Amino acid sequence: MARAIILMADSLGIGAAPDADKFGDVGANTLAHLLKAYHDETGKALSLPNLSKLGLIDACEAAGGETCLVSDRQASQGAWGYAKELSSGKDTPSGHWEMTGVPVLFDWGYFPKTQPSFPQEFVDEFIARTGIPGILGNCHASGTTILEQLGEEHVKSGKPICYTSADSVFQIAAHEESFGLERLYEICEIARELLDKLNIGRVIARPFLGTSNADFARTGNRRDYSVLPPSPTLLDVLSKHGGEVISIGKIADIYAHQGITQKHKAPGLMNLLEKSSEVLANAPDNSLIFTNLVDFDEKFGHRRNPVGYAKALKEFDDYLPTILNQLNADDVLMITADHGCDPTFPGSEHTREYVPVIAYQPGMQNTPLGERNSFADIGQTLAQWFNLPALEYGDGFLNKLNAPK
Ligand SMILES: O=P(O)(O)O[C@H]1O[C@H](CO)[C@@H](O)[C@H]1O
Ligand SMILES: [Mn+2]
Ligand SMILES: [Mn+2]
Repeated sequence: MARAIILMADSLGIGAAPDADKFGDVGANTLAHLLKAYHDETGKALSLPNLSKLGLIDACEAAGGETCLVSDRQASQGAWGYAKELSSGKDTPSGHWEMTGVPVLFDWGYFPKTQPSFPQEFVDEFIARTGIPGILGNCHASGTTILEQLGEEHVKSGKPICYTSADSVFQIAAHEESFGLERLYEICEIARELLDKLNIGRVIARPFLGTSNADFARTGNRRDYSVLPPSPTLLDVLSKHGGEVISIGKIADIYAHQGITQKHKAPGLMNLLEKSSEVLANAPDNSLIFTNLVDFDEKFGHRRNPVGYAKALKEFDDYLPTILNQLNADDVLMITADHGCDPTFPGSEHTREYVPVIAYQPGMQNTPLGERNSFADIGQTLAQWFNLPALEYGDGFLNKLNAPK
């Protein structure tokens, strides 16, 4: 009865990667720094008994070389290590695709940090194809700050707010009611078509609600339009061999809906965890349940809110026993991340970091996995777990686990 569940903690990096200098990210450490910030602000260490039991804190200290300020720390009983990234970028699709065996070795297209950021030819074509009266923004920005600056003008003018970041993204913010949610999705699809030739990884719909610059807030109706992964991922291989690949949260969007057999969405961290548990209770043999926990990144990492991040991590820790108690002898739980987003670092972008590689089976002993050369080691291990043909990338560590019967 081989099943696997990946809880993908979006942005939970555990120390600057060896190539962090190329990204201006030397010194970043999402987990260690949010723990320190929480300790500084509250005067006490964050209690993480379950994540420490799985080896997360040992992995962070080994990868980042910084002491983690946690309380109720338990001795590790899981397989734990830390992986660096082969992919050229530190974005969400690169991290996810790599952990399923497909590193992104080519360079994405990026928009320059100038204003305007977007090529005029593209803007003209976008306006002509969509019939919108123009665009606002046309710059690098934080998605919440730009709503405070341009939200009212958007509602008055009907011009969507278009912005980007250090990632290969074209984001469109528009008011769900005055502009219309479906209309926003339609113009995103047109942008997606036009931006293929510029090699842009994702177009993202960023709908929001509210009445003034003071209270505009993004809704849960975000939608990502990704290009296709460049070659088949673990998800494609498993589903082709008759397995179930169950997406929870934005996983399906990140993989451009390729190789997915079931999709579930749920708003917010707790709902995503509860949905994962509900799905795990009923998942058949040969199922991969793959959950993206986006709040860590979107609500706290990019927003540079380390204390909020710490509290969310505590909620995750508190919920973990529910999932651990559901695991059968031939189930494996993996916990990892797709990049860092150190909430104490300058700016609001991702940070190039090691990610945790945690694998846990009931009754396991402490099993150090050391430094891994690619996130793809996760995908390769799962290919072994499900008895699939080997993936092109990744060094599997099934020999450190009890293979399913
Ligand atoms: O500031 P917001 O809109 O959250 O943008 C963030 O979200 C994008 C996609 O994850 C990233 O590229 C980052 O810039
Ligand atoms: Mn991410
Ligand atoms: Mn992000």
